[in-house]
Amino acid sequence: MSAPAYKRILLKLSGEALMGDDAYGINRATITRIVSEVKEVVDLGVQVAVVIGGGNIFRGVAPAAEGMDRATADYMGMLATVMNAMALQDAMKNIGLNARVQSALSIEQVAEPYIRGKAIRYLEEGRVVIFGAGTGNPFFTTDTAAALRGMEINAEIVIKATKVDGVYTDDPKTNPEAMRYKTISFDEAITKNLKVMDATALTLCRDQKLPISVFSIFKQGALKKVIMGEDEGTMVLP
Ligand SMILES: Nc1ncnc2c1ncn2[C@@H]1O[C@H](COP(=O)(O)OP(=O)(O)O)[C@@H](O)[C@H]1O
Ligand SMILES: O=c1ccn([C@@H]2O[C@H](COP(=O)(O)OP(=O)(O)O)[C@@H](O)[C@H]2O)c(=O)[nH]1
Repeated sequence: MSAPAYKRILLKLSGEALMGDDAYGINRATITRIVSEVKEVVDLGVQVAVVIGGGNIFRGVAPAAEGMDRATADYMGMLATVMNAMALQDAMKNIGLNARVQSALSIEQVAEPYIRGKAIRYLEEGRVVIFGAGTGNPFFTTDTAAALRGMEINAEIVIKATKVDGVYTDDPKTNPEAMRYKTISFDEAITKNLKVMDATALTLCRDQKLPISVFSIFKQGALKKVIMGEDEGTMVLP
């Protein structure tokens, strides 16, 4: 059997991916399936750190957030990611995966603070580390948090699990003619404003030469294929 292409990865899970077919919140069957796919790659010996989004919960409160001060809304969004991180940790525990949550905002009764050295140690011990609260700063996204934490923990790749199966020439949700790239350079993704990841995240990864893989969370077995270096989704490369 061939070996995984990566030893350490940073997996960005979209909050909305946890909704399944629900309107918002966390869908039990969906989260269980996602963690079992993560377990498959952990069982291959891959060290996995996760940055989780918050769109599934924040969308539910979005009407209330309308007209709100942006920074306040962003802090609420970050707290939503902490809830997802806890749900993810719990779901991992249920299938025998040992996971730790670290939060970029201090809420020590709930989660330990982000400490880089400790996160790396956990990874070396074979535990999954889930980073909650994004970067801890308003006006950023969890995609940027994924790029940042990916660099900090020396991940070999940032893998974005999202609602579409790669980077397209245009938004495939609105343009049925859009074509998927197998690979694309950072410069092209940034200048063409392809949206699948925000420009701050793309620029950070470009400058540190940290590749990004974009694949669909809805496609069973896709994560493992990416890990095995097989052709799946889109690779964004320097
Ligand atoms: N060029 C493109 N290629 C792929 N997806 C795109 C593109 N432009 C816009 N999108 C949209 O970007 C979405 C993924 O980005 P985002 O909303 O940041 O996801 P996430 O919640 O997973 O972080 C997709 O659902 C897709 O509809
Ligand atoms: O470093 C960060 C990360 C996230 N957020 C807030 O948290 C929300 C949830 O994150 P995101 O939208 O990236 O989640 P996803 O789309 O992946 O579910 C964002 O909309 C922001 O309001 C933030 O302010 N700073």
